[in-house]
Amino acid sequence: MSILQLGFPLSSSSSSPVLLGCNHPTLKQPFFSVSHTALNQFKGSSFLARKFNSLKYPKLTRLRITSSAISEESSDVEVKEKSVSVILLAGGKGKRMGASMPKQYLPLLGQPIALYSFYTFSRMAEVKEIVVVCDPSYRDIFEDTIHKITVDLKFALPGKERQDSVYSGLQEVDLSSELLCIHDSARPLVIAEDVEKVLKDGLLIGAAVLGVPAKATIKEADSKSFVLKTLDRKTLWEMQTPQVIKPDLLKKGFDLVNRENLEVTDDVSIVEHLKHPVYITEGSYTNIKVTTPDDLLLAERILNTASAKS
Ligand SMILES: C[C@](O)(CO)[C@H](O)COP(=O)(O)OP(=O)(O)OC[C@H]1O[C@@H](n2ccc(N)nc2=O)[C@H](O)[C@@H]1O
Repeated sequence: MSILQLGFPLSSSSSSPVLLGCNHPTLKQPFFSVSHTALNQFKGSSFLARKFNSLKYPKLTRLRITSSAISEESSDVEVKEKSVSVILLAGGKGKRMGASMPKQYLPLLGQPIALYSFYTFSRMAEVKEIVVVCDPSYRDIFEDTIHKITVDLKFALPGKERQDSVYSGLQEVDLSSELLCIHDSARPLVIAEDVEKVLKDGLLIGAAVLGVPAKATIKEADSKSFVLKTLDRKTLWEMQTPQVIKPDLLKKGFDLVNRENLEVTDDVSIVEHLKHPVYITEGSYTNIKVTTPDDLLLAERILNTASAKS
């Protein structure tokens, strides 16, 4: 799980919320919406922009940010058909699951976990190709679907760490793709509606990630488990996948990360190192990452509940 903290600039000359570490000169307007009892009735982004600029900084710190403000702008954005390359990460060993095979191939209601999101992406008009990063011994799981899908299927070898697998997948991607959509196959329950939203935001901003506001109180601790400080929950988001990035931006980010030997646990962090803005598209709490056996039970429950409703 990655948690991202948002912050506000301390300067009184600007009251727009920003991503920590991001200072992109071309983004002059705030690109987050704000839910606040006093502001809830005003959803228009230009109104909000003016309102932001007239507010004093201390008031802003009490606002809960939700990531739908660019929805007006991103609703005008059209992600073209067959313009997206998906990098589906299925190269991990899944040691925390304690199973005899990597967790992404365990059956979830009778189907390998990795095939859930694979089918979700394969049905989307925007998707041109899926590059599956996996050990060659598991390729047949995906190859067996070939008569059911209309996207190109490619494979890449996994690397030691997740970021190495992303880099490996990047080498196989069609260079004409407008967007890369990187997804953990261990997140089987992602829904197409959320993918559509994050693709649009990614096209508009250059990099976007699905996330949900943190529900728990999160504390920072030292190596001996003593609390150093309590983080401000209003600014904390739990990161999910897909993470959507323009190919050139990811390539530039990898140049920097590889040159400086930086470790990252998610993909947009690579872009954050370039100081390029990253937008958080509000997703769904049900897009869980299956990591331990209890997650598998929860995923089954979510699927059963969804099928009972439909
Ligand atoms: C990106 C986030 O989902 C955002 O919360 C997390 O930070 C990912 O955290 P993580 O500990 O790397 O999660 P894991 O479940 O171990 O791995 C995520 C996905 O990457 C794949 N994976 C992992 C390691 C590796 N060398 N190659 C891979 O392809 C796994 O198969 C899995 O589908």
